[in-house]
Amino acid sequence: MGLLIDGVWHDKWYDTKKSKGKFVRESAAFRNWITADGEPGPSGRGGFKAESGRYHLYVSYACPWAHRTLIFRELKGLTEHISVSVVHPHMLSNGWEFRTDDDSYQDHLFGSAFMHQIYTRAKSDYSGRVTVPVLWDKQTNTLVSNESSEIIRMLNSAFDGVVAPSHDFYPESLRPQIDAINEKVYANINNGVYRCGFATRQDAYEEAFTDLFRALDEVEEILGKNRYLTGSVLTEADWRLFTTLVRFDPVYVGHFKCNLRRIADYPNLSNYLRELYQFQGVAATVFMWDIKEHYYYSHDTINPTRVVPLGPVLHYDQPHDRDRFNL
Ligand SMILES: N[C@@H](CCC(=O)N[C@@H](CS)C(=O)NCC(=O)O)C(=O)O
Repeated sequence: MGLLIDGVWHDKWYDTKKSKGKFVRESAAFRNWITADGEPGPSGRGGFKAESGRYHLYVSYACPWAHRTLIFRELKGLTEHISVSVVHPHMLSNGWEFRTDDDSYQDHLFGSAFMHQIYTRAKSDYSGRVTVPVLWDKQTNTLVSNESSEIIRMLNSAFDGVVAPSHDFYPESLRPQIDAINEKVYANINNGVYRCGFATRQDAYEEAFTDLFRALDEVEEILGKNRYLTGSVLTEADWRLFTTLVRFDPVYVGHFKCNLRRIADYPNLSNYLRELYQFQGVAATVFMWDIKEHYYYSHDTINPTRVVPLGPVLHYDQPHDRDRFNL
């Protein structure tokens, strides 16, 4: 674990001293947008037109933020149009790395050893964390975006002229509701589990823990009334929640001390999780070995022995009851 300072790698864990033991996530630095015509998007510069074969995603199968982008690539029919490289789940002193001796974890574009080399390739004096996902432009050889919430918006609509337009996960009419629930879910659940796990003081952990379970209780209630977070239509808000839920019982309960309840203990959340897991194409984006191996092996301030637990048994492919909303 570390970061780049003026283009040079430094092996350093998160500094929580200045924030009183609280984990504060850094904002992503590369914020350009792929658009249908190459005009600039809501931030950054233009020149990134949606084209088949032009873009590449760097992901970790372990990472919930990267997982969002893999789900959108799959659901929007973009697997033939956007290529992917996957980093190895062990994120150690060099940060995310590739394995030249293992076909599954190669940098297919440059054969790099480390993910930080992709960042310095785009900006030789880059300072900041080296995170996944990364959306790379093979034509201009640069990093388009390293912000998953924006990458999924691009994948949702920018390629409608490249592939046949399909289900819109960010429909105009639901945007206010989607934005509102995203904000809550991000702060208290998606990032909330990290705020629990990376807290270095009891009070910081307890605050994050309280926020997390309050938000999960709220979502449980919503899902008792609606099939999906914003009503009867499946949206990006659901996929953003899904990638945290699928990691919750196998990792966050134990490793991040999010142990008031498991998702399996919530009737609505657990059935909803199963429905999303069983959605066409989604189970194939869930790599449980990478997920468990990454967290338990990489965070040596939390689990210095690197022993990875064998359980729990998961029931994501069991029948769910969510069709009750359509009867
Ligand atoms: N805002 C980013 C966050 C991505 C992120 O933090 N990814 C984690 C992996 S789950 C990472 O690469 N962490 C490495 C680090 O912080 O050094 C996004 O949503 O795309």
